[in-house]
Amino acid sequence: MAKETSHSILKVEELSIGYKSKKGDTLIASDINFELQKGQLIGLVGANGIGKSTLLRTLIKVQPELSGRLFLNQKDLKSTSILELAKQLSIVLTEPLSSKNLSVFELVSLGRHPYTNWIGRLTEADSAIINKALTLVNITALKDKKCYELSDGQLQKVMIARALAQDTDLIVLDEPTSHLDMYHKAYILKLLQKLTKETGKTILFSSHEIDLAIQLCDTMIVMTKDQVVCNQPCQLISEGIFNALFPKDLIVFDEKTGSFRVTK
Ligand SMILES: Nc1ncnc2c1ncn2[C@@H]1O[C@H](COP(=O)(O)OP(=O)(O)OP(=O)(O)O)[C@@H](O)[C@H]1O
Repeated sequence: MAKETSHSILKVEELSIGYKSKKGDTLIASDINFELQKGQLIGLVGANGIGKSTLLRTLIKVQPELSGRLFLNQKDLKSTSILELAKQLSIVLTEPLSSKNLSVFELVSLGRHPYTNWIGRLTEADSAIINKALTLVNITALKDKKCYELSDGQLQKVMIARALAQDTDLIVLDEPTSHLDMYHKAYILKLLQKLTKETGKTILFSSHEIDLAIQLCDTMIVMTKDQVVCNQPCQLISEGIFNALFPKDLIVFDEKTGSFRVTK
């Protein structure tokens, strides 16, 4: 009999996110339920301070949930060890890079860390995976450059290549388009879309580029002050979800063009 396969990579049930302190819990968002499918590009959007980074940090087990359940590849995240997690999930955060002295190849090779021995010796197979990651992101020509010699756009591609070298089913990026110009914002998100198609990996990213995310994502998670909704962009538009993102005194969402415009 054929083995049953699931297309779910990350499942979130009745999740509440926030911060615990001695004075009590600070709730940021609750009643969060969604299931992300393999091979998809998923954009997480919402206003400043709504809780996107808090949600991402909870999903990647950097901060504990207040309540609820999280499943990565059908396994409860609570019982997934750090090493197991590193083989299933890679992360690209916005913090400035502390190791800019490394060459591009060396930085991308850090992605192999969960698989190498304790001195980090690369096998031929590791090197092949690193070179493939460089090719997929189109930065092979940069491989011997030092990271401090790179522009923000180039550095972002290097960080994406490092995540690809980690060879995980799920890649999570927190605001991969911040600091980039309009062209490079579109370039990076289009690159992420291409990578989902070419590698079958699932890529979840947070962004303020809502218009671009609507055009490029298979699925979007939208955080408003009342709810967290997950659906295809066209469904979210027809449900009027984007209208609830911001106060209407300055910008409104135009359903026909699928983008925001400034009110006259
Ligand atoms: N360590 C912390 N302790 C308590 N509250 C925090 C902590 N970090 C963030 N917050 C609060 O959590 C809320 C959500 O912040 P978060 O950074 O997740 O939002 P965001 O949607 O990612 O914002 P932005 O788009 O501006 O980056 C904010 O009100 C913030 O002040």
